[in-house]
Formats: sequence, C-alpha cells, structure tokens
Amino acid sequence: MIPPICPKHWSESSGMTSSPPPRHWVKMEVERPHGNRVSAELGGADMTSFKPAEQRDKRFKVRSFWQLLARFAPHLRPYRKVLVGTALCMLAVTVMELARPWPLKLIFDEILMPERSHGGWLADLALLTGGGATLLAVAALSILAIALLGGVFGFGQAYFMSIVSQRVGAAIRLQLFSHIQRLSQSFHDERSSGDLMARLTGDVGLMRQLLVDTGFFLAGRLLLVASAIIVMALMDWRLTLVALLVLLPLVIVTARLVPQIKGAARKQRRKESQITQVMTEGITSIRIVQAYAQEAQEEQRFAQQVEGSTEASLTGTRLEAHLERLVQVILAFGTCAVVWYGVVRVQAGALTPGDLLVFTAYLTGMYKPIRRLASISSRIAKATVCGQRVASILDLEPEIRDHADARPAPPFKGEILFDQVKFGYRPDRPALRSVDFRIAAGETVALMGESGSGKSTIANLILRFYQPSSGRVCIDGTEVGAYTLESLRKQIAIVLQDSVLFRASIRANIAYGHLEATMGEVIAAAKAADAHDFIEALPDGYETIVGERGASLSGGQRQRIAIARAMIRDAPIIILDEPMVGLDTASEAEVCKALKRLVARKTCLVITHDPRGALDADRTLVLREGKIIDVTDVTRDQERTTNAGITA
Ligand SMILES: Nc1ncnc2c1ncn2[C@@H]1O[C@H](COP(=O)(O)OP(=O)(O)OP(=O)(O)O)[C@@H](O)[C@H]1O
Repeated sequence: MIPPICPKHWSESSGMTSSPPPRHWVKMEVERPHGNRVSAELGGADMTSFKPAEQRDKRFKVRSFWQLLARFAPHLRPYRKVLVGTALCMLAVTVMELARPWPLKLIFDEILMPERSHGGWLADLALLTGGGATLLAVAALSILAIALLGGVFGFGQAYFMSIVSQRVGAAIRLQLFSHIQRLSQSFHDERSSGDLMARLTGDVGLMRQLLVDTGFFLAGRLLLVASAIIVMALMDWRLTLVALLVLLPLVIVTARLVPQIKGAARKQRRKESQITQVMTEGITSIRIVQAYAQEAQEEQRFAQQVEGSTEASLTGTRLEAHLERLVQVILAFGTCAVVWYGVVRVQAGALTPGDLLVFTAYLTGMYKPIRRLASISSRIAKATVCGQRVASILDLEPEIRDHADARPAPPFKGEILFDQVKFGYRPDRPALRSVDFRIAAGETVALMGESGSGKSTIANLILRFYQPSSGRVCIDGTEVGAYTLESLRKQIAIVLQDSVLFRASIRANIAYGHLEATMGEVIAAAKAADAHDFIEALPDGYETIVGERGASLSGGQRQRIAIARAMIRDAPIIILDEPMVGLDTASEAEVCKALKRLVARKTCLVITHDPRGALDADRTLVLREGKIIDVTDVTRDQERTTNAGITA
C-alpha cells in the first residue's frame, strides 16, 4: 500500500512540498479512516535517539540553555522594538527596586535619628523641606510613588514579555510544522505521529514559556543583583564582601545538586512527551483500539507512562526541596553575618542605621533569585530538553529535496519509464530488483502482483518519495530528480484505497486538488466523479462539513469525493492504488464508472489485486518479488499451475 495521505505523509495532489499551504487549509484536521499506525513504537520509545541515515554523523548542536537561547534567538529579531520596550521597563523596575528602601533610610536617618546622619543628598533634602512633617510626607509619598511606578513598569514588562513569548512560540511552532511537512517519507516511516504531536505542542509550548520567561527573569534578576552589588559596594565594600561570602558554600552545594536536578527534570520532560505520544496514538487510533477491544491494554500502557513521569517528578521535587532547604540555611547564615557585622559597622559610625536597612533590603533582593535556584535549574533543564527535541527535528535535512539544478517540469505528456530501477527501503531488503518498463503517454496500465511484490513502491518512486539506489525513473524522457518536487507532484493525481478527507467542507475537500478552483469547477469535477447528486442531497450540500473521520459518508461516497479531487487537478498522470478495495458491488460499479472518466486520455497506473479493478487497462504488468514478469508469462504460469493441479 502507498502510505495513507495526510499533511504529515504526503499531500494527495497538493503540491505542498515547497510552498506553504493557504491559511484556510492549515486549520483543517486530518481524517485517517483506519487510524494511525499501531506499531513497535507503541512502547513510547525515546524518539530523541532517532537518527535517520543521512543524519547519523551529525553531532547534535544544542546542549546547554545558552546554546538553546543562541539557537532560537533569531526568532526574536522581528520583535526588536518590543524587546527594547521590555528592556526599558525592566530597567525601570530595577531602578524602582533599588529605590524601594531609600524612603525608609530617609525616615530612619533624617527624621528618627537625625543625630546619626552622615549628611549627603538625603540630609540636603531634609534641609530643603524643613524636616519634620513635610519630610515624613515626602518619604511616605515616595514609598507610594515607587510602588505605583514599580507596578506600572512591572505590568509593561510582563505585557511586552508575553507578546514576545507568544509570538516567538507561534513562529517556532510554525517553523517546526512546515519543516515536518517537508521531511521525506523515510522520516515519516520511522516516526510516530504521537511523537511529532508531542514536539509540536508540549515541547514548543514549554520551551517557549521557559526560554522567554526564564530568560527575561534571569536577565531582570542579574541586572538587579549587579546594580545592588555596585550600590552596596559604594556604601560599604567590607559589608558587601561579607554578603558575598555565602556564594562559596552556595557554589559547592549547587555544583553537587543542580546536575542531579537537571537530570531528573530532563527525565521528567521526556516522560511527559512520551505520555503525549501514547495519548495521541491512543486517541487517533481509537477505531483500531476499540475494534480489537484493546482499551485495557492502552490504559495500562498510558498508566505505565504516567507512573514513570510521576516517579521522575517526585525525584525532581525531592532534590529541589533538598537544595532549597540548604540554600535557605546558607542564606540565613549570610543574612546573620551581614546583620551582625552591619550593626558593628553602625556602632563604629561607618554606617547609619538607614544604610543597614538599605543593605538588608538589597540583600533580600539579591538572595531572592538564589533561593529560587533549584526551580530555575529545573526549568532550564526542561527548556533545554524541549529545545533539543525541537532542534533535533529542525536540524534534519529532507532526504528527498530539490537538486541544486532542478528545474520546474514542463507540462507533461505523461510517458513513464523505469530503467533498471533497484530500490530497497532498507539496504539489506530490496523491494525492487532491476525493474524495466515503459508506459506510453495516455496509456492505462494495470500493475498486479501479490502483496509485498513492490507495486506501491513503483508509485512511490514516480512521485519521488524515495530515491532509487540505481537505475532511472523518467517522465517524458527526463529523470524525475531533474524536476522540482512541487512541479513534478503537481502533475500527478492519486486516489488511494482509504481516501483521506479533511475535516472541512466537501467543497474544500474537492478543491484540495486545485486550490484556486472556482465553485463551477468543483461542481463539474463532482459531476464527473458521479458525486454531485449525493452531495446535493446532503443538508448543506457542498458546504457540508465532512464529519470527523468522514463518518457521515459511505466508503463509496468518500472515494467519489477523492476522485473528484483528483479530477479537478486535471493532472496528466494518474495513480490509483487499490481504489475499489473494500467497496460493495453497487459502490464498486459507481466508483469504477467515475474512475474510467478520470483516467480518460491520461497516463494511468492502476495498482490492483483484482483484474476487475484494472479499468480496461491497455496492458497489465505483473510484479513478483520486486521484478516485472510479463502478463503472458503469468497466464502461462497460472495455466501451468492449473493444469498441474488437474493432472495431479
Ligand atoms: N516504508 C517502508 N519501509 C520499509 N519497508 C517497506 C516500506 N514500504 C514497503 N516496504 C516493503 O517493501 C516491499 C514492497 O512493498 P509494497 O508496499 O511496494 O508492496 P505492494 O505490492 O504494494 O503490497 P500491497 O499490495 O500489500 O500493498 C514489502 O516487502 C514491504 O514490506
């Protein structure tokens, strides 16, 4: 089978390989009639370890938070003005934080204990206001003004920050989505959609939140700590040294515990991603799950992942709590030493009581981010894991892409040539062994053969989803690799056994084959596909939203919409992959009629098990174990087998 189509797999005649889809299409959800792959990946393997062949030698670049910031910093560029606004607000907030204890110093040194004043600009202010009640009013109103201004600038900072954070998150998500859409089939063969969803939703969201919010928080705190240290040093460098002494034990403790916290946070984040993965697979594959009555098994698998995540989370929380207690004790020693030595300095007349007040206030501000060291490290570790998971996808180059000298394909006549084509999805397992055939323009050729003989692989190579390991696949005498992917695929229309319908109107689903199509063209295509009458009979006609998974339509109706979609594309080459399998006799007759109209005067390759599905093909090619064998040979084989059976 050709893999089922959806935006992540391929676009059925969409030509979405190198230009982004129009906005109204991006929103559509994908319907996959038989649910997602339920495969060996069910165990929720850690997909960060995945490296496709072409990437195996590349070392992963993002290892630390700073590398992560550097990696995604270009996304900040469009928001330079907002960033300047954030920086200015941050600066103002820092100034307000620094100013906060000064009115109290004014009250202590110039109102309560003027005899201990050391002069300076506060004493000048006291003189200017005449002291007493006026000075007290100035001090009290300053407290209010500083708080108000701090609040206003703090709001501005949070507002600008959220703009940057949301926009950057959206840009990264869009970049990742576009990139995933352009990655080759070989990549999608190996990835579960659950893993990709986890990266697109959870990882990008968390990374954005932590990267921008934690980044700004750290920047703000660093600014405050640096300016507080400068002001403190100017006031009394000895006391500042005492305040900074606590850094030594802090460094020792954090050097021991932070890596463990980071390890636990990384593990927890990976487990959370696996939960999303298992959850997405369970929900998107609900038909298979219910059909096989595997709900209990899915629940168990989900519970296992939740348990793993809870354990990692508990380990992280325990380590964080441990570090927090230690930091608190060390900081308490620091505060104790500063207050002790500070009082000695006040008694010695080197500082005023107000100075000590400012000192202790700054100390609190300085110690605040240190106290949050544990949670910050854990957030940083999580952001790094998320960033790594996102960057590891963005770093992948599509295996199949336009060659440097690729040119747009001219309008095809439709001749297809396979010349000594060899190909294997895995190097050790050939799917095609030296395949040779030619389909003339306008010819309909049926491709038959037992399951696994390589029929869909031939279609995959015509669409250039994969690269042959040797030999040539040509259209109109030119190798498909010489054309740009978009121009090649735009001239091929496909209809599959399980046609994918998007969660959108029937009109939009048909127009997917040719986005600029007019309503008249949509109706004409539907009429040609024998779909017009049943569409008109639906309550909203062409505007009927196809229910999730196309549940409101029968298999035959879905197929006829898919045929209309291929019809509207008016492509010179049509590929039909078992389009009538699973239909009842009545639907089969209707679909067959529509298909015959679709393939008239086009080059058509019909993949089928059943001679009835060959649509009066001009020729039949038969594949066996990756090799073409002439139809007459097969007939002879069959006759021989039949005769042998009769003789026996
Ligand atoms: N994405 C893939 N990765 C690895 N092996 C694959 C992949 N797709 C197909 N194969 C293998 O390649 C061989 C040919 O597969 P292909 O799908 O072309 O057969 P087919 O004749 O179309 O079968 P069917 O009629 O059952 O759809 C098979 O052995 C199959 O297991």
